[in-house]
Amino acid sequence: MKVPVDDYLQQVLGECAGDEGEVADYIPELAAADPDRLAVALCVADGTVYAAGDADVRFSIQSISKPFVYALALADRGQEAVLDRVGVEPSGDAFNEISLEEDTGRPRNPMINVGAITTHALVGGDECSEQDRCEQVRAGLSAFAGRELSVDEAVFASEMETADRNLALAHLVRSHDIIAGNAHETVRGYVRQCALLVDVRDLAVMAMTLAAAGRNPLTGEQVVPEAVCRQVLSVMATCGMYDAAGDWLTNVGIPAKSGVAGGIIGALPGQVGIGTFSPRLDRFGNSARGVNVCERLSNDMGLHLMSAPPLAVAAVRESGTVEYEGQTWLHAELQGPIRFAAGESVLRALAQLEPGPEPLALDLSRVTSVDDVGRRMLLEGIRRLTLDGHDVVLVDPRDVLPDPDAGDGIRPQVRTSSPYADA
Ligand SMILES: NC(=O)CC[C@H](N)C(=O)O
Repeated sequence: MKVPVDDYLQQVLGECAGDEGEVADYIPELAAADPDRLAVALCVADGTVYAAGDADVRFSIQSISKPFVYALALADRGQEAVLDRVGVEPSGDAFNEISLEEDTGRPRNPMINVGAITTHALVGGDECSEQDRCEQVRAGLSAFAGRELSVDEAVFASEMETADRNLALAHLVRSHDIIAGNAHETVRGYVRQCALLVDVRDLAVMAMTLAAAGRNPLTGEQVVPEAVCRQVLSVMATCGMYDAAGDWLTNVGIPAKSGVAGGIIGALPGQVGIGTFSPRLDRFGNSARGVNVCERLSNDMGLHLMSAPPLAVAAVRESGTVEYEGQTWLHAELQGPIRFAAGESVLRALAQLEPGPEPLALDLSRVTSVDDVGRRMLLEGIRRLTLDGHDVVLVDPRDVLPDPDAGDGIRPQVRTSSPYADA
């Protein structure tokens, strides 16, 4: 059997092939792009990539570099130091607006040019040379893509010829002491960052790396820490599509970023990375057909971030008493992933058990994962049951609750199979 995803993507492209929008022309080299190019790629958690259309065509990453460079700056400097220089509020302005906070002169967010020029300058520290910083940015974005990226020198040179507005923005943030280095060098570095060449497969892998808490699904490399990805995805969700961010979040519901060469990425946490390419832009500067493709994918595949996942009502599969080896056992058999909601229903079920001398088997054989909160809740339940007089036996064949130290010197006995399984 052939996996039907490629055919599906081909069909989506066929149905989204309108001709609305205009190719960006303020960078002369971009005006020469073939307006009819159209491509899409998806990357899933194990690194499998599906693609359709002009998937081999490379184009400059442009503003899609912004979330990744923001991630590098956060990883380098820490959240607080970066927040001191760049805010996280949607600006409601165009991408090249002078959107600075009135009192501090801080750019409103890292997804508009003035904020992105600032985050570029934060990579590698204040003393870093222009070349070193550019190389760190190139290498960092390559780690996200799982492939060595290179600069399109023609696009770089072309944009430098018309970079007056970005130069003005850099001088402005420098006048507020937000960036320390030379404004021209900083803009050159930022424009080089925007001229890195990618295709839709690269974009899908880069997006999936953000969606997978910073681990590149192709190379296995932890590119940035998990907390950095949460910050970056949050800012993409609120500011990634510029002035169309509200429309985008309600219609598509996936953290995203667009670029003027026609690329878009979408990163749905834990599920999928999307890359699209079509050079004609809508009035907000987002790829017109790219937006349509993403809307289709989100609707067809139920990818909207705000669609509620199934409720975790059945975390306790079974609970009650069982006779074994001449004695009565209490048992509770849990299932699925244990996060806050599942943990709460488990604690409520355990609270129904009568205090008493019967041993209690807490069976985690069917539990698929336990996050930090789930772990704290289970251990607190074990502590309270023990203080109530129960002898708790943890059945944990796959070690989903390693080192079960419940505090107060309480440690349940752990077994790798159910004590009453053959009862
Ligand atoms: N929206 C964009 O992609 C803008 C990036 C472009 N390099 C600029 O600074 O103008």
